Amino acid sequence: MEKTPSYFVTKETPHRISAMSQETKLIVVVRDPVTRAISDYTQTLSKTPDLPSFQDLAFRNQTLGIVDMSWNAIRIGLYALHLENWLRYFPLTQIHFVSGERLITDPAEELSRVQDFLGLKRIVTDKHFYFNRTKGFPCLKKPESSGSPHCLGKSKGRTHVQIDRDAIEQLRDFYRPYNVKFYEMVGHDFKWE
Ligand SMILES: Nc1ncnc2c1ncn2[C@@H]1O[C@H](COP(=O)(O)OS(=O)(=O)O)[C@@H](OP(=O)(O)O)[C@H]1O
Repeated sequence: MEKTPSYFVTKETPHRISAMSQETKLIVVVRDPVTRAISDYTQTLSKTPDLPSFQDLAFRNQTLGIVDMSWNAIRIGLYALHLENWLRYFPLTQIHFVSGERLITDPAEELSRVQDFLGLKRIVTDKHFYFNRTKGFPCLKKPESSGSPHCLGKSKGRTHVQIDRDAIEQLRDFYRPYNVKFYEMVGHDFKWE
């Protein structure tokens, strides 16, 4: 499997994929864009420790609440804008949005929806998952490959960098209209507040 958020936000990707096959079914995992941005920053910081602070990157002017939309960690979360580009090439019925939050709290239910979307039998169910307290995330009871329980690696589910409440509120205000537009476009309220 090959997956990256870059596909969703790269302008040329929908055209390229539709040129391969217009029947392609597309799956996009979306989560609260504010948490997503912090997660993105946390991941980059782990590879580049002398990175400027999150606030320095996220705002062009924090006092005035001006967000830097060109910073990738911010730009990726503008889901409505990216979806508009995809809808020029694919009907909404061919795109399935997985809730990143529910993928953690109820992975079996989210995967039922994915299996239904793909027209597959519901083979993956809650029998396949358990909640690993040490990891703090659901893990597979018995993956096909090994037969022993398996959690995702250390780079998935990291403790996020602490960001002050004001910055978070400013980002929530910034994303709200884009989130509302996204909910309207997909006909589902992801309740990111
Ligand atoms: N079961 C399980 N275990 C661990 N992590 C889980 C799980 N399910 C979902 N997640 C969330 O997945 C986030 C990383 O997603 P991705 O690997 O798709 O991100 S990316 O491709 O690197 O952008 C990762 O983000 P962070 O928590 O910010 O690290 C997790 O929140």
